[in-house]
Amino acid sequence: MSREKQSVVIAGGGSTYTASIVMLLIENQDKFPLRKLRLYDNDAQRQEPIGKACEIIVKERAPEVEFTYTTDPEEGFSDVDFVMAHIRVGGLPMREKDEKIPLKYGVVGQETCGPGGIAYGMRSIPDVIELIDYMEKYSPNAWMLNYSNPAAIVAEATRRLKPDSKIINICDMPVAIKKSLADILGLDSENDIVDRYYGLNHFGWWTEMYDKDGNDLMPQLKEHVKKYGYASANDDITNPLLAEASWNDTFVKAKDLYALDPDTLPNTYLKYYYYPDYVVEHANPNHTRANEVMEHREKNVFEECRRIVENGTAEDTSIVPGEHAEFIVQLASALAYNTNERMLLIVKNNGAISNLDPEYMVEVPCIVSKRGVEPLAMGPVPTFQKGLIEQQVSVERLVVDAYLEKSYQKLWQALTLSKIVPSASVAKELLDDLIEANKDYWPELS
Ligand SMILES: NC(=O)c1ccc[n+]([C@@H]2O[C@H](COP(=O)([O-])OP(=O)(O)OC[C@H]3O[C@@H](n4cnc5c(N)ncnc54)[C@H](O)[C@@H]3O)[C@@H](O)[C@H]2O)c1
Ligand SMILES: O=P(O)(O)OC[C@H]1O[C@H](O[C@H]2[C@H](O)[C@@H](O)[C@@H](O)O[C@@H]2CO)[C@H](O)[C@@H](O)[C@@H]1O
Ligand SMILES: [Mn+2]
Repeated sequence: MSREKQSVVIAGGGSTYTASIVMLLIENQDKFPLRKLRLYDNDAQRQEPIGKACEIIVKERAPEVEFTYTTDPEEGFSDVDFVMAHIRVGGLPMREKDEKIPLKYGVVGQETCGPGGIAYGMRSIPDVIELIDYMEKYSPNAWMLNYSNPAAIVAEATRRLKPDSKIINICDMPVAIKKSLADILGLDSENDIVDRYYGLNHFGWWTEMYDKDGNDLMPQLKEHVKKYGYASANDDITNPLLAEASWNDTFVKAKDLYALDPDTLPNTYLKYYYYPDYVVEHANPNHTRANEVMEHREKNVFEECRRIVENGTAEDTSIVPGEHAEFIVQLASALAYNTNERMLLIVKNNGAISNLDPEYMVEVPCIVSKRGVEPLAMGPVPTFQKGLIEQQVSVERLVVDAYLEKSYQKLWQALTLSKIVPSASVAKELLDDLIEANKDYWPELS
């Protein structure tokens, strides 16, 4: 069956993830054929090396695809079927501040959790809304698939500000965890695991995992996770993410998350909420994850793109697509070609978790077709998870309130309510520091 060709724009063209998504798109021309592929960024200098390298990749491997890169919204967003968005407002230097400011107060400093995530959310909201405005102006029938973090806060903001927009907010953490679990079980792919999962973004739990024949995988997985977390039992690391010490630690730490509730398997991000003391003790306040990313992923990607441009060929490139790229392209395929695939997505609850407010933005398995996404019923969550979710979702909603009302009070409440901030007084000191650090990005609060 021949598949209709698609036109895609990657917004945040200068992202460290762009080249791997382009590589995957190009390698999948039989499954997801393209007529046009564009990169869009609001920073020409940042985007240029990635744009030039991708131009070579496309020319060598799929010359029939029309490729361009631009900073002009009209050029970027016209005649588009899919917007794949992954912007980072303020870049990695602002991520560094999100991580280091809380650590000054002995509080977890993290990209999407706690005060760092709140600060990042306040920066991301207007720019993601701007991308939706461009999409709706120039390609009103397009879908936006959004990775831009913090996805939970962005999802709550888009629900409120753009309730009718065709945006789906997504996260690759569950896929990365399932990839490890598939390795552990000896399965070919994370797609061989069918799961039941509930929660918020970076804040959820699996209740069931079974294989395509309906066999229960949980007993074997629980035995493994109890001892090794989500890491491999031996040094035979197949998941490239685990070659990084900080990610390997996070995957091993999953065993302590599991210990707290052996009825479920946890999202790795719960470590920041269950064990904030451990996280702070093991953090270096002068060298955080943002520094590691700048020293490794960012440096490597930009060096490789410059090398491709200098050599004029990508024949021997080290750029490879991973599960991050696979997940977003799988979602686009399901929407374009009506595959009715089951995927974990961030959606309006609408009864999927029966004892939570229908308006909450939750992360649950959904069926994806050309009609959009339909969340599956996960039933009620137990008291432990319900208490945690109600607290965390209230933080996310207060951040959006604070953004919309330009309210100092609401943001102070959000920080105070965050499980990893010890008191209202620490929350206030943190808020005043974060306001100063974000003065070029946040609305003025009063
Ligand atoms: N949801 C997920 O699970 C998931 C997974 C991985 C990465 N991410 C997110 O993807 C994003 C990219 O991460 P990265 O490390 O590659 O960041 P990066 O800083 O390398 O790239 C982000 C790009 O966005 C551009 N940008 C910023 N504001 C923009 C705007 N308003 N319009 C257009 N472009 C804009 C920047 O110029 C930059 O080129 C981040 O938000 C990150 O948190 C999410
Ligand atoms: O610290 P970073 O920038 O390496 O990671 C932060 C992101 O972590 C998760 O994404 C992982 C993903 O799970 C994995 O598959 C692979 O693609 O690496 C990513 C990180 O590099 C998380 O889901 C994202 O929301 C974070 O931004
Ligand atoms: Mn994520």
